[in-house]
Amino acid sequence: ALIAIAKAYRNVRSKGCPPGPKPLPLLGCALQVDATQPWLTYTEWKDTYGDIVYCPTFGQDTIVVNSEEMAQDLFDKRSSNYSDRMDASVLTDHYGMGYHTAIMGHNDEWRAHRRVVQQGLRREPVEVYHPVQLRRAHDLIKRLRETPNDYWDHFKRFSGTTILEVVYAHRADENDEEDPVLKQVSDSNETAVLVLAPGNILRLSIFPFLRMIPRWFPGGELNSAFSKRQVKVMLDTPYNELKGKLASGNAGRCLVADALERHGGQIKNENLEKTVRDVFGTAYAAGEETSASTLMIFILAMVLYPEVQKRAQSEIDSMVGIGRLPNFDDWSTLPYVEAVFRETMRWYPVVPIGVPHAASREDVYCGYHIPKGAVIVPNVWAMTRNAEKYPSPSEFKPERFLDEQGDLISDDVGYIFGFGRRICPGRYLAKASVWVAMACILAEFNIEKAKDAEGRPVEPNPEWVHGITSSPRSFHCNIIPRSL
Ligand code: HEM
Repeated sequence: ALIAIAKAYRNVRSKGCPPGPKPLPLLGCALQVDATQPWLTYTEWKDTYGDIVYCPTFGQDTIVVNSEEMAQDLFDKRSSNYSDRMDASVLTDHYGMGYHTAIMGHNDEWRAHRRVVQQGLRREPVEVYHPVQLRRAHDLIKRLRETPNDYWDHFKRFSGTTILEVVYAHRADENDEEDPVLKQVSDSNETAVLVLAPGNILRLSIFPFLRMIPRWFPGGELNSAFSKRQVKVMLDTPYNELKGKLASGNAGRCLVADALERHGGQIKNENLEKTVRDVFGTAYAAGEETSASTLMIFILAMVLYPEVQKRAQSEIDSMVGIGRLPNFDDWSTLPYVEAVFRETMRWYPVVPIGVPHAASREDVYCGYHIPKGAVIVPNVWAMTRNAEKYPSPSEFKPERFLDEQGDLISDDVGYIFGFGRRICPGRYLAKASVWVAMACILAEFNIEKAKDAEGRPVEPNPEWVHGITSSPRSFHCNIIPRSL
């Protein structure tokens, strides 16, 4: 408690830091921030304090960056100082989260992770898996035809089965509803997603008793013993299955097998297995919900902007033709569909405050003091709301990504995948999965407002879930085959 008080007073007195709201002792600015959607408060602060805002929280120096240029200055140009993460020892020590690349500090273990994950997920090698992504997209279309109202489950299955096959060569049976590996990994990942929600590191560090609340008791969802068991299941189940297949010589091509072979001579054996297992466990955790959430945003946009949907469908009809679904060879011939994809990522970024970085050393930026250990939050939401770059930013307008000739402009909204050395290594895989799913859905279905008993259209009225990702989980809409 004394350390926390001392830290809190130090924050109050912090001199030379960027402007920001007046912090209270101990709490800092915690009470002034929207607890579930902090990006909204941070974006409001932009008008009062500017693009860089100092807002210590529970004794943790915190700096919010509201502009893309400043984020690039810090995370890209000064990456040697701004690639660290905040201390997450409460998660690594008690929740079994030590495996997770995204919460590791800027240290040798993280470097080994990046080396392994980046080589497998670079733009070109990842194209080998396009056929898997296409097959999974066809399975998604089949499921949407059968039970269109279960679209969230289908999107999660699409992204989960794609990652399991690309990473572990686990081919979930298209006809098996309850693929046991998929089920175990996906259920376990739900716990990880919950524990990693923004604010939990600080919450659990300040109130350690939260991790001891039994699962059956209200508030027990952060129980650490349960989480540890779930993490182990998530990491071991697909990995051990693949090892068995490798031993018997009947594993297909996948990222884990490639990595074990490629790095066999470079990383000491005892470390190699752990690194590969952990890195690709992170890939599932980081990729499943983010990709599925992006598809939810896409569906919501199509319900609300039918004219956009029509234009995208007529581009597909004229370039791909009727009678077959789009594939990756069509990508470059469908600029409007690509613009819809970029606008989906911009309109509601699924990770609205990215994953905060931390400063390894103190620094001076734009004349402001940046304390050592400060958490730097890239407020991606504010970047997508930049009205100079994106006029009428809350409207869904794919045209903003096209020039007068109808060609794509250079802005591909890359910042939604983060910055600098920490940029999302799964972005090429994620983009291809989401694009092919979107293009196939547009080719196959009309997405419309639901109708009430009298046939009048019903507003979608989405219910948003804000955790590690932010997306609408249920809303009224009809997904109807175009051929009907
Ligand atoms: C639409 C889908 C996705 C979005 C929006 C997304 C976004 C992000 C963001 C914002 C970060 C933090 C970057 C930073 O710290 O600056 C991140 C990190 C990461 N992502 Fe993704 N991601 C997606 C899909 C994926 C997929 C499919 C994979 C793997 C197959 C993946 C693997 C990772 C990993 C391993 C990290 C940690 C990087 C590090 O800390 O060094 N992501 N992602």
